Amino acid sequence: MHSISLRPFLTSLSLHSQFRIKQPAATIKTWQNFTSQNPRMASLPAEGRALPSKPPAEGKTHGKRPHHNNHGHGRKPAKMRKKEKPAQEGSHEEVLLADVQALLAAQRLTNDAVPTEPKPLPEQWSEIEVDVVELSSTGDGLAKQKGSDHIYVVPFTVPGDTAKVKVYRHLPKEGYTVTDFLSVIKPSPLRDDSRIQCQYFAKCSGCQFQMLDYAEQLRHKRNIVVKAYRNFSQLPPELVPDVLETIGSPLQYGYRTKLTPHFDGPPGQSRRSPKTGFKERPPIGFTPKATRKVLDIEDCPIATDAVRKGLRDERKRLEVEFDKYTKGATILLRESTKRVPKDDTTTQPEENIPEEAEDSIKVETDSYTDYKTCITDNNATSTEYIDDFIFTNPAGSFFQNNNSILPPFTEYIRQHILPPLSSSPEKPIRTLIDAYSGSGLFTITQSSLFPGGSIGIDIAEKSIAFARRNAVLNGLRESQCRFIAADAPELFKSVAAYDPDETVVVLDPPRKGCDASFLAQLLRFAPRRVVYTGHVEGVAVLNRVKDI
Ligand SMILES: C[S@@+](CC[C@H](N)C(=O)[O-])C[C@H]1O[C@@H](n2cnc3c(N)ncnc32)[C@H](O)[C@@H]1O
Repeated sequence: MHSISLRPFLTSLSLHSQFRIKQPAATIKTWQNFTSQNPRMASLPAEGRALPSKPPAEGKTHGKRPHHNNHGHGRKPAKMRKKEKPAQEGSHEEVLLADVQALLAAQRLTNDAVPTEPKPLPEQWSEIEVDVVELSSTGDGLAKQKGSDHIYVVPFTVPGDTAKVKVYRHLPKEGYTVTDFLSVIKPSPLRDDSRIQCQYFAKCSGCQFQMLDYAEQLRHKRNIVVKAYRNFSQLPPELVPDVLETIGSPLQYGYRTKLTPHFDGPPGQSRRSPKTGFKERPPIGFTPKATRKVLDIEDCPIATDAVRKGLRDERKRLEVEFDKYTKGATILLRESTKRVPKDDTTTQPEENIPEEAEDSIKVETDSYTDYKTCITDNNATSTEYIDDFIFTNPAGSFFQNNNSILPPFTEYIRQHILPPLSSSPEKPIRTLIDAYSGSGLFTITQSSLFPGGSIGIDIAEKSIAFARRNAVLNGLRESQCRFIAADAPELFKSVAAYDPDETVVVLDPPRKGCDASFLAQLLRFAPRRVVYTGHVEGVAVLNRVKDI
């Protein structure tokens, strides 16, 4: 058995952990939860960045540029610009920088024989032509100008594209230049723009890969994980586990059960000026790539039909009610399902039709009818089904956004959460700890495998209240499934009686990952197995987490 350390790695999977494990991770499975779009979409509405169409007046600060939080903001006053900080651990910039550095290093190797004079860089705001050579893990194309090895970061492009771009900012220390995509001059063989189903593609910052074949998107996703190990794990290559093929989402469009479009406050309003209100409906949508001004979005084809209808309805409502608002707002659009079984013989079919039927999207199967509606109230309760499991949630709280992938995803975990029988002559695993459990997705869907019971912990009291309710709705007793509302490190007080050799820990932390105190205690507890799910993009099954 090997003893290896997994340094903070898999940045794109939010795996920020310092594990020392006796066996290498068995496998890493990646999931294409988000198809052609970027997970930052919609959930982080204010993540736009400012690129003024012409250079801004000196001293004016423009909004954020999401990909380069310290380097890439819109122009900042000279004083602020001097204080550029290094990319934060786990940040988008750190991932981009690792890819840029790897590409620069590969170029240096091939160019060693023919040293060339570095060419002066093009002026800011100038328009240039570049050839895209690689796709970064951030989804941006990495490109070069003919006759130069300098790297340009170009959104909405794929390897093989020749694109016209506008130079936005040089980052000489990092060795690359950030640009804005203007147009494709010569398309890559990988590109087929007839695949693009959204009229806002390459304007809205949500989706990145609609021009790519889905199989290619899945390969890219796998490569993100491969590179995450290479760039961040600090493992010797022989200890890097196999990264399996990515399992695709059953739906590539029409899958997203939650959107949060937003609108800005009335134009010209500042914090100190009197609240004036809107004179007409403001643009409602998402932040585009190239400016901070909200892009008015009429439709979003990656959302489910119910959510798309919700967007249309909310836009219509705001046509009339815009004057009720004096500042900007974020609108919640969350799908909810009312399921009516077809074999209910106790009532007449028409009695089973729910109130909301008229306003809902009806989905028929052999055994039930689902009536899907869109909730806009954060405090209302949404209902989702995963196979025959039912989950209720506060509509504004976290729940996985791609319902279509949850049946195969939870089934995959069921198939792999326990070690293969042949490899476990030791005690059987009996208990499950679901850290960061939310409303109980893993605690409940995996519960049948754990005769010693499952325990879920989450800091959000509301989610835990719903987790308890969900356990009951799914016919589970407290001895089978219990929940604690607390900070994750508190968990270890409640599981002192658990035998670590008989325990699996599922980790599904928020984007920033597990904190140091949690990880230290996890290492001390040393469960037999850990299943790490990072942003539902990857599942890592690790054996034998042990302290050093
Ligand atoms: C990515 S969600 C996963 C939820 C759940 N596993 C699911 O799939 O529905 C992360 C969860 O971590 C919770 N969380 C964030 N910080 C936490 C902390 N310090 N301790 C415990 N839970 C925390 C959030 O409330 C959220 O429910």
